[in-house]
Amino acid sequence: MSPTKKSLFLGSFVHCKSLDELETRHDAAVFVDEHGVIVAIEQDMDLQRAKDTLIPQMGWVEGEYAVHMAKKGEFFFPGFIDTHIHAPQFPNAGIFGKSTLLDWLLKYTFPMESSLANLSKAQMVYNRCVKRTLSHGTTTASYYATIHVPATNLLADLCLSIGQRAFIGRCCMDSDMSPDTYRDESPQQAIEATKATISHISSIDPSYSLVSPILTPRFAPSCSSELMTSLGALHKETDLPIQTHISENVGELALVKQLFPDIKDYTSVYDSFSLLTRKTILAHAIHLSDDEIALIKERKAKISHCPCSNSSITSGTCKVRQLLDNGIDIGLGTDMSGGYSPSILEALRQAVLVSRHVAMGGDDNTKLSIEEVLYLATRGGAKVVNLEDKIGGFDVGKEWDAQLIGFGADISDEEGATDEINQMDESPVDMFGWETWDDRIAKWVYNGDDRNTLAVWVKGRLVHEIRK
Ligand SMILES: O=c1[nH]c(=O)c2nc[nH]c2[nH]1
Ligand SMILES: [Zn+2]
Repeated sequence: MSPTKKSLFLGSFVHCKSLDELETRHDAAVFVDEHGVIVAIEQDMDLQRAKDTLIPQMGWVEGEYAVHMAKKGEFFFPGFIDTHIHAPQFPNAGIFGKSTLLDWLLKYTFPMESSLANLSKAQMVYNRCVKRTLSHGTTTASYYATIHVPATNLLADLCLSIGQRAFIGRCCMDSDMSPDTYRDESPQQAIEATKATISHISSIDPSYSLVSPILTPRFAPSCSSELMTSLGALHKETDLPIQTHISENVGELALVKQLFPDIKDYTSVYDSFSLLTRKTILAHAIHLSDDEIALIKERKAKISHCPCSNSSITSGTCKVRQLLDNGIDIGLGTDMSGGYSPSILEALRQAVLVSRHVAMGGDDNTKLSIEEVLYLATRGGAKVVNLEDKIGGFDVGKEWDAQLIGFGADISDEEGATDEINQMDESPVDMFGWETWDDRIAKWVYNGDDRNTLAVWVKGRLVHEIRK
């Protein structure tokens, strides 16, 4: 992997301007400095013009900067932001049978997570998880890890060395809903372990420029009131972000009612422990009442929509349009391995399809468009992780977290025609050459995969490239 140096990116660039508008620029140039920050964006540029104009003006010296050119039909797109993913569940991706949340946790999830106490297994699983998600264009991930401090710290080390922007959560779970062999011994021990991971991450990335801790109460049924009170206090003290699950499954709702009979609803449980803040990411949020939606909005908490998981373990259909109409910030999460795929592109198309199922209930307005789901995966996700000033789009001052998307040669191109068979090997999307740019993007969203993610950068550093 190359170190960060100044870079000039040339060609076509696509990003989300707003929730329902994509912006496509051709013959553009993006200049990225040695800190990975976009310092200029220019139109009508090729390499020669850049060398004649901006490069000397900026004092860039030949040999000290790299040039990356998108070929005809290829485009740069902002990196995807996975706002909710479980790294230790990676080996279980695709394994869930007919289970639903509570039996899935006991049968598949806790045994796998518990086994990551073994550091060499954790090293193997986390290394592959980080590399695999990067290869699908995930430049930022909000990770749940396990209860184990050494393995959780290792995940942080790997993200930093491989180069993925990440939030790392040591998983807090001290209630007897979890097996004796896989739970925190006490609220005090859970807090000490959480602080140990915070201190490790502070030692490897003091300004949290790439990797940050995130407070992670697994979900209300896994945590005692004492633990949630202490985590709320720790959030107040440190201002660290928080991630948890909410309102995913009807059995879980009944359990929360039983465990917290005096609290009005699930959202109020987190609120009563000071865990519902503008820095809280709530995964799922499927079965919320109007009062809960109003409280989430009032607290400015964020939602991670996990459509692939919601369908896989039969949790329900999240009403994304209703949440958007209420002005709540929403991003996408794979929730692997509740969701079967590590790919945000897969989450994106599942979000589109689930919204069609919601629409079949009678309201056509609930359908999500391609533009909207791409927004959720980029700028929306950036708001969910409170990094909207740094990532999510191509704007001067933002950091260069990006992916280069390509489809091989268009089949109708003179040269491409002879390469037809090669193209079928390289890309699952057949481009004929007559598609509009909107159509190219739609074909990528519905039929593309990691074979189309030719290269990936985080903070200006090349972190993944398909071998040429
Ligand atoms: O989708 C989920 N994945 C999990 O690991 C989990 N734990 C509690 N609730 C959960 N939901
Ligand atoms: Zn989850």
